[in-house]
Amino acid sequence: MARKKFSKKAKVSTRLKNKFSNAARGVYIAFKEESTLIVYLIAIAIAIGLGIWIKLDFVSWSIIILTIGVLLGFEFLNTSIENFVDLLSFEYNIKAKKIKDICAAASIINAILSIIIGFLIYLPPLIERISEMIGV
Ligand SMILES: Nc1ncnc2c1ncn2[C@@H]1O[C@H](COP(=O)(O)OP(=O)(O)OP(=O)(O)O)[C@@H](O)[C@H]1O
Repeated sequence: MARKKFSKKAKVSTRLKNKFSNAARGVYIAFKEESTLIVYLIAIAIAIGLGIWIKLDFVSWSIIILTIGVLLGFEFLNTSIENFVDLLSFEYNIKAKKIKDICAAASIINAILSIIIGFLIYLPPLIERISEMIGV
């Protein structure tokens, strides 16, 4: 019984390890294929640095982390859908065009909304911090 339990435990840990290694491979492929993700990564690094500098509060960090998650998650899904479409039809296909154009629209809307959230969260404390620095 104890042996069975141990092997079951081992299986769970192997499955978990596989899940992470599959996901890591997915991250690598997505970054290799989708140049937008590199731009997002740079923007995220700047946003985190700026957030630390202006000392964002707990709620603001939570919103920013959620926004980053949605932004990256969606871009990964978008890359995966594009690959799936290419798998189904690499030739010119009006349905493939529609699917990819809708994905592009969703991606742009997601990016624009993230920028708006960024402005709403960063602007007031940023103005305050700069005012403090220049003594206004
Ligand atoms: N098989 C296809 N048939 C018809 N139109 C296509 C097809 N594949 C792509 N397109 C058109 O070309 C556009 C760009 O396609 P592509 O696959 O380069 O998209 P993309 O990968 O979204 O670009 P990016 O890598 O910058 O995100 C699509 O939005 C679509 O309008």
